[in-house]
Amino acid sequence: MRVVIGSDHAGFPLKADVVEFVKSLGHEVEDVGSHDPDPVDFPDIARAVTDRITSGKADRGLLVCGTGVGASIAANKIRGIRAAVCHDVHSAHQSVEHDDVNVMCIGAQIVGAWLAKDLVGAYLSAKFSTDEDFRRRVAKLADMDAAR
Ligand SMILES: O=C(CO)[C@H](O)[C@H](O)[C@H](O)COP(=O)(O)O
Repeated sequence: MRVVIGSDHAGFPLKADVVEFVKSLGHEVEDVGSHDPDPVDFPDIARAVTDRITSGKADRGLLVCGTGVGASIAANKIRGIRAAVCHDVHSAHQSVEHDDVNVMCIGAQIVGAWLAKDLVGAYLSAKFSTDEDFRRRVAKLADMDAAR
């Protein structure tokens, strides 16, 4: 899978662990920054990550900010993006299985590296269910997305 990863300054230290972990799982990784600890606005990084997905250059995205909240708000402004903050393993896989989430956001001020790896592993190994209920609900999300 092609995975695009970005962080702001608050997520920068944790991003390094996430990038290495995703590579160790055998995925292709694109790190769109931040590449140093200087302050950067999370909407700019969210846009860089979501651009790769909406243009078809990446399959899934990961965003790391302080809480994951700002990054998820920003990512969800982009048509075609279904972003969620996931700080528990159940949400990390069910968000994909039921909701076809394509950008998972985590907060470096909330979770440590070990839990982050569990979350990322669960997210990347999950697949969108073929169950018609979940497909119908996500199609309704797409309708809402198209209508805005
Ligand atoms: O968590 C965040 C947004 O939801 C950001 O990563 C920042 O941590 C937060 O906005 C605080 O900003 P600061 O410039 O790091 O004080």
